[in-house]
Amino acid sequence: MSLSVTNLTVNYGDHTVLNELNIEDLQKGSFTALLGPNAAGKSTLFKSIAGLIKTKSGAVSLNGRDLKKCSKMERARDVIYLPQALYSTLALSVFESILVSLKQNSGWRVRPEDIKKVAEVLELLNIGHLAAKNIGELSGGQKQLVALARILVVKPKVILLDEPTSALDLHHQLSILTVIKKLTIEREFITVAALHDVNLAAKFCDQIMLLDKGSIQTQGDAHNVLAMPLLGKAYKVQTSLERSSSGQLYLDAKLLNDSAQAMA
Ligand SMILES: Nc1ncnc2c1ncn2[C@@H]1O[C@H](COP(=O)(O)OP(=O)(O)OP(=O)(O)O)[C@@H](O)[C@H]1O
Repeated sequence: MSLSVTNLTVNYGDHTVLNELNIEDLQKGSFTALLGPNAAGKSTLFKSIAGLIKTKSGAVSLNGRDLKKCSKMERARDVIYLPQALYSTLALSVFESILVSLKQNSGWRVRPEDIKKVAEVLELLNIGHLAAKNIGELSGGQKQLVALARILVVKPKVILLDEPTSALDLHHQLSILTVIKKLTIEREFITVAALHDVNLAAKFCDQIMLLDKGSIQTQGDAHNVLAMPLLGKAYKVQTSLERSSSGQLYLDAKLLNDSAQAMA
């Protein structure tokens, strides 16, 4: 199974955000980081792949099949997008919220195996103690874990994670990315995560894609992409790549000048 994107163009009014963008085959069991500066279009790309916004032209294909030809329900089941803004379904408990996610595309009759699946995912993410809490009572990081549980419980083919660690402390960033990587391999997901932490991307992802100026500027293994001058160019910083004594890649960055730069 593989996911590819061909000549994708997306506009908001007369603002072209993605312009003839291409992604080479992402294979099942692979974990890819999507890097790119603020407002580069990472969320727009995810929403386009998930079929949540209108695209001007181009195709998103899963196993060579254009996803436009799938039913809405089939696409929603196979391609799951975890948005950056965390939802808060105030009236539901964590357990109920995960159960609703499991059942929403497969009929509403709750069977004993459904309860077991919810319990398994709670355990997997170490959030069993939150099961009876209302979503509205959770911290930002806890909500992020529950949002992830809602995805993992349905076992999709493609998982698109929009900054999945943005609300998490260091321990949870590492543990969640470890779980995502492990499940990606075991369940043969095609996983793509937009990450702002370049070093986390290098540590966990099989490959990195850099989105800038409306298209994927480069796609390849972490070492090759992080070593490219165009990474620093995209972020308007000066970079230097190092390797720690344990073999881990580490990208150091500093501003081109000493003054802080406003967001373009
Ligand atoms: N619904 C919308 N209507 C109009 N413009 C939009 C809309 N959504 C996004 N944009 C614009 O499209 C561009 C890309 O936004 P997008 O959210 O995809 O970027 P991003 O790379 O995910 O950003 P960030 O890293 O800051 O989250 C931005 O200039 C943004 O203002």
